[in-house]
Amino acid sequence: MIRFDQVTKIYDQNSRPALEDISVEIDRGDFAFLVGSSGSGKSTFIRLVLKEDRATRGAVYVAGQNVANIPSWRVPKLRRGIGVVFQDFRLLPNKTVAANVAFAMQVIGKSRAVIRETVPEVLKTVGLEGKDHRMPHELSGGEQQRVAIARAVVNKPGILLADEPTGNLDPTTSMGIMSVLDRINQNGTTVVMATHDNVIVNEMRRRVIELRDGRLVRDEAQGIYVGAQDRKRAAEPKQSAV
Ligand SMILES: Nc1ncnc2c1ncn2[C@@H]1O[C@H](COP(=O)(O)OP(=O)(O)OP(=O)(O)O)[C@@H](O)[C@H]1O
Repeated sequence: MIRFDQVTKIYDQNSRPALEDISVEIDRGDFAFLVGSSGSGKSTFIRLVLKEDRATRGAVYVAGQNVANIPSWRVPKLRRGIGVVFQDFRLLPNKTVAANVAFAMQVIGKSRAVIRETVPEVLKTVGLEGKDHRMPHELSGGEQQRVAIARAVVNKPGILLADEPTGNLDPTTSMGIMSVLDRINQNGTTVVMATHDNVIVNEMRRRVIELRDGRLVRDEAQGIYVGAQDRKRAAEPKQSAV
């Protein structure tokens, strides 16, 4: 679904690459965490998937297509297949919950009948049943993030990218958001979530892709563990399943 083939991204020739020689493959239906400290390259990874930036070397494939070969007039179509959620929600403050979600359908020309039918369904999926007519400022942070998720998935994208979606939320509210993302993933959407939050990562037990200074240092799916403790773990013989 998403494939990075030896991807390097250099913004500035005088600093280290934001991403360096990253090869990673995230299959359809996967749920993967993208972790790493500030500046490790997580947002750059997300921007390359969305073709908001271009790789300096290597290739990024989304749904089998090398994004470098997608002409600019077709980029909106690429992005329509990818829902995005951010730490700061980014809701339209003067529109109701339902109107925020409906707006994402209106801009791609969905009919009023389809919108009227779909919006309540997706609000139910994210646990906001009955809150259709609230304004964003009348909602808690967790509820606002649920609206943002509803808006990101209402057009049924194959991929959901979440960049620190729980960064502004307390631990309990964050776990609520994680169960929403989990449900969306169970429905077949590939989810990639960038996060600093180790508690969530440990709790969810999903694939972890870790970047450090732009390099891939951990990906269980590829058996990559770089770092003193992890090197030891990788070297241990695997127990055979009996
Ligand atoms: N537009 C840009 N121009 C120049 N350098 C950039 C640009 N965007 C990011 N960088 C640099 O690339 C590196 C990776 O940044 P990136 O934003 O991808 O990290 P991140 O892991 O998402 O960090 P955070 O968790 O703080 O959001 C950093 O050194 C950053 O300063």
